[in-house]
Amino acid sequence: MKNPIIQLKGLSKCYGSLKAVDNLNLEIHKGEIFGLLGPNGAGKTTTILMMLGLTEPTSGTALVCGHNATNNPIAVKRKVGYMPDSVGFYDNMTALENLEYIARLNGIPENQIRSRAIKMMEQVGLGNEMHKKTAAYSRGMKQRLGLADVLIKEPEIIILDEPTLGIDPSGVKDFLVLIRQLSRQQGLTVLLSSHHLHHVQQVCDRVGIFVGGKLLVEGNIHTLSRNLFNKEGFITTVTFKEEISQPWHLEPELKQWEQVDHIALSGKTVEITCKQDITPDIVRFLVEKKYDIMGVHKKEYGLDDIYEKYFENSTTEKRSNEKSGNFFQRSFFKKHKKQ
Ligand SMILES: Nc1ncnc2c1ncn2[C@@H]1O[C@H](COP(=O)(O)OP(=O)(O)OP(=O)(O)O)[C@@H](O)[C@H]1O
Repeated sequence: MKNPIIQLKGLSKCYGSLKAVDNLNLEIHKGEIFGLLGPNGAGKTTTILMMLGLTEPTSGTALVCGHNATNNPIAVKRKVGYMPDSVGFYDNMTALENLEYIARLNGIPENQIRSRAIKMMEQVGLGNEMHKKTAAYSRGMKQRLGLADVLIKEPEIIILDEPTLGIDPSGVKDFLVLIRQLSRQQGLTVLLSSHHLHHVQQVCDRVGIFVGGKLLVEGNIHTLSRNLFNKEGFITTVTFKEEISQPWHLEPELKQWEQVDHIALSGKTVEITCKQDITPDIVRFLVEKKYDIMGVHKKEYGLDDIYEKYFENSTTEKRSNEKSGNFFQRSFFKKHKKQ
């Protein structure tokens, strides 16, 4: 088993009587893209700050690249790049000049600064825009430049806080592809904190869901969904060309199948809930019975469903602010709509 590049052991942080982070145990391996998820106040930022050695844990340890972040924050800082949700630049300087300035602050030798900065600008897709003043940069371009700022010191880990906030959909897609490329090509470990579940789902190998300072669950989306929704069964929906007349004469026969739990009819569609995924058997059966099939859909559970499921049992207060307003409005709306 490989050694984890980040190892959090019994990590807790209290502010007075508030447990912002509560006995967190987590291991992240080299080259992984890990998503930190959770509502406002769940403890994500506090965890990140402890990993960076910027705030001291009340108890427990954060080992990052083999260094104790509390005792040796400087060593950690050399290996970890942190991109906050909003990155500031000197507007009157070009993007390249801004990056060279950051390179200098990071102690990169003077004779390497220019070549490294240019290489980095090309890597983040700003090769043709590097001589533009950052005042003329869009939000998406600024995020890319922020990434270049973080990468210029050649870190082993990058931590990105809400990296896709305020970028348009095509910009988000390009940015996430870039993150994935960097991680896969260079073995870069990425920790990404976000409220945008679809973005996280697109790019992360594993996610951790935080609520009220506790890590409720961690794993890859496929495993989480299988563990959570196994008992709900596998749902196959078939749409026919013609409306099904009720009672449906095939229903008694299908109900005899050992794997079939439930059948629901509506207009031209039939929804069959099974213990296992037997979609091919269902389709074969219906074709043999001379039904014209227009569509077959197998229900897949995504991160939205997983997240919402955890919230069903959570007493965490749902607050809405500018940063996560969209997510909570969506989550809250969906839940109330169901009732
Ligand atoms: N310096 C501080 N003093 C007192 N309480 C704090 C301090 N920093 C954070 N907290 C509290 O600790 C809890 C966790 O906050 P934290 O910022 O880690 O959450 P978060 O998950 O990052 O939230 P967000 O998504 O809004 O960034 C919150 O209740 C917050 O109010």
